[in-house]
Amino acid sequence: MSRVDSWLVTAGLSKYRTAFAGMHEQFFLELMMQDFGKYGVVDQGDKHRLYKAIKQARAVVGLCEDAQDSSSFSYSNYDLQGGSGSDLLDLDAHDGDLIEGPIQPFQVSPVGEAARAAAGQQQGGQQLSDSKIRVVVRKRPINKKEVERGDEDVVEMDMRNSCVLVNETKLKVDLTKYAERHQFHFDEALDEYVTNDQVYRVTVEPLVHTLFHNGKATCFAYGQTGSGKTHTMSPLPIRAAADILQYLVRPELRDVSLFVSCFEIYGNKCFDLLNMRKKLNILEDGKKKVCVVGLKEHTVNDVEVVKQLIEEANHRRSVGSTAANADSSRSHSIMQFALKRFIAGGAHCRLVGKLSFIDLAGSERGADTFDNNRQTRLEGAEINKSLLALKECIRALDSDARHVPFRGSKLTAVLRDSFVGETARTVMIANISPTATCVEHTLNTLRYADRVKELRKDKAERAPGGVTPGDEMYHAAAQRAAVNLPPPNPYGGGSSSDLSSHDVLALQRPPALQPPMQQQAQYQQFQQQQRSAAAAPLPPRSRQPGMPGGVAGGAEAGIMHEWSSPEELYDEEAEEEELEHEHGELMESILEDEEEIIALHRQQIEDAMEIVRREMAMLQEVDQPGSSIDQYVDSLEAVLAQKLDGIRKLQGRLDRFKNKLRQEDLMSRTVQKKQSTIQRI
Ligand SMILES: Nc1ncnc2c1ncn2[C@@H]1O[C@H](COP(=O)(O)OP(=O)(O)OP(=O)(O)O)[C@@H](O)[C@H]1O
Repeated sequence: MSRVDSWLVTAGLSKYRTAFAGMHEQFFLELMMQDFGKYGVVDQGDKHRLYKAIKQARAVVGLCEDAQDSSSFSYSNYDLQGGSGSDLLDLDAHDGDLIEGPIQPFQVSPVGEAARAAAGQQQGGQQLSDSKIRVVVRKRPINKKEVERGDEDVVEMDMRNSCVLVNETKLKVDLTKYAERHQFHFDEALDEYVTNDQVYRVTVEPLVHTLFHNGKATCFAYGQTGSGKTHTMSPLPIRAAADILQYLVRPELRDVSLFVSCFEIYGNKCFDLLNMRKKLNILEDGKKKVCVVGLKEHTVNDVEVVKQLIEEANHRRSVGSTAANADSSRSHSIMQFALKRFIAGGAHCRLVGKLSFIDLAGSERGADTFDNNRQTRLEGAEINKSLLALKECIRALDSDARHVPFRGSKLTAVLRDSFVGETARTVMIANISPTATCVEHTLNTLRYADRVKELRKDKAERAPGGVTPGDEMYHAAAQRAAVNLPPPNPYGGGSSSDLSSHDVLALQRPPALQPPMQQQAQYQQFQQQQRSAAAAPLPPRSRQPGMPGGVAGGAEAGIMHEWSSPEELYDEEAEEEELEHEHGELMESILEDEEEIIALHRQQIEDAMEIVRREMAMLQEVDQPGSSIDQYVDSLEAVLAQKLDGIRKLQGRLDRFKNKLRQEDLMSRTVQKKQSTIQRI
């Protein structure tokens, strides 16, 4: 007797054995409710029995999609959601540690240790860090195309001191060039010669252990498009799966299995990358927990399977991008490993640990909020929102904050349980490109990473402004004090600025300026730098000295003209800033309205279906001999009123939404115009 046969018999469905004869087990397990009719299962009771049989069989063979009791799962739920109505992220059900020993803490710079050893320096021993987050920067090698077009490598990685140095070329006010050197410190600075294997060892390897301690671990890659996020992220799950599967051969873990799922967040929509890009719903359950509903999980016993799943997910991501006329860098891809323990004799399983790998959208995409295309603007706003929310959630995690702002975006909402609890751990890999052309984005990535780890700096080491000696922000604060510049913009959440000693020199010797003008120019430059820092992860607009069209971009850019009427520029900039702020708020409300309007429309359709059912019943009733025509008229009137009310409500909502879209269009064109005016001055 085949397994399919035995499942049918156990479910009391023997009469269908002939219909399912010869069916492959996997095929049987993937049958959907709508397929049942094809095999002659039309009776409601039999359908229900078959559904439960499949559900239980899936749990037994390891395709279990949830930790809930399948018998309590309602039929209508299944129909509506087209699959499992599972709450994937069930860490409430704690199970106790799966393996002995404490959670392995992050090691402090093992690569740095190796580099120090290679250089013959004294090693400090493997110190252990109790931090919940770790920030690693990886530089990709310069490529042939970049070399051919004469682009320079401007990034130095000092692995021994976990330090990144960026040499930015700038123009002084007298148009001579100077190099501004930015310095950042992280947990790990990996140069272009570091292999993917080494990356694994300093990032994900310590997280694997966490998984067996009811842990929730997250590794994400942040950086501009083409900086190496996918190159870095793709091999990590394969290595992690190999390590996890090695643990799982232990006899005490024989009832634990590894499940893999992968989905993409594109705009505010979610797609299953391992199930034909099926659209997924993100819903809150009764416990206010956010769930990705219908996500398909794959059981994994072999590393080769993980490789195939990664290929499949990458393929689906690119296919989806083409269809949407965009590219992969506009979406976040999330691969999740869930460790589940089977209980009740294998009938159900419970989530005990989770590891998420996140390949984020290109960080520069968040700056598309003034693109010519509205869809691009909305996507840009969503990306920007999610990157900001992610940074805040990680900061909250490391400061053990009571409030984690995970509701800030779809991305953080679905990762909620990765940001709370004692066993949550996060590794951020900041990917950077080496070239001079990319320096602006590189600095933005490093500043974002710097903010993520900012809270972890030893408080004793902090300067009064909250910065650490030796870091770029510290120098900036010191220099700000030296030139008596205004305090940092509180909107930026920190004292970040990147005035360097070179800036100070330039600011102290403005050739053609009188003292009041000088101050004005300093303030403008400061303001501009503050704005770009505050807007991180947005890259600053291309109005920096030395950039094409920049305010100090050369004689053609009219540097003297601009500085000869600073008040005018001042007003223009203040007005533009105000408009940008308003535009940001409007975008936010459009994104919220979009979701509301779609939900309202959905509700409207459900109501309409209910009304149609009532109307059919009314017609049946009125066709009966002796029916009351008065009652029919009253009911019809009530139904029509309800229909009209629903339509009016939806129409009103739609009109308000359309108004906002028009307003946004206008505003974005005004900002674009203002930006180009300021650039021309
Ligand atoms: N460390 C590295 N060593 C060698 N090649 C690399 C490295 N990092 C990236 N590359 C190469 O650089 C190119 C861009 O990398 P990748 O596609 O990973 O960028 P990305 O940040 O994921 O871009 P996107 O956001 O557009 O998806 C690829 O051809 C990749 O193979």
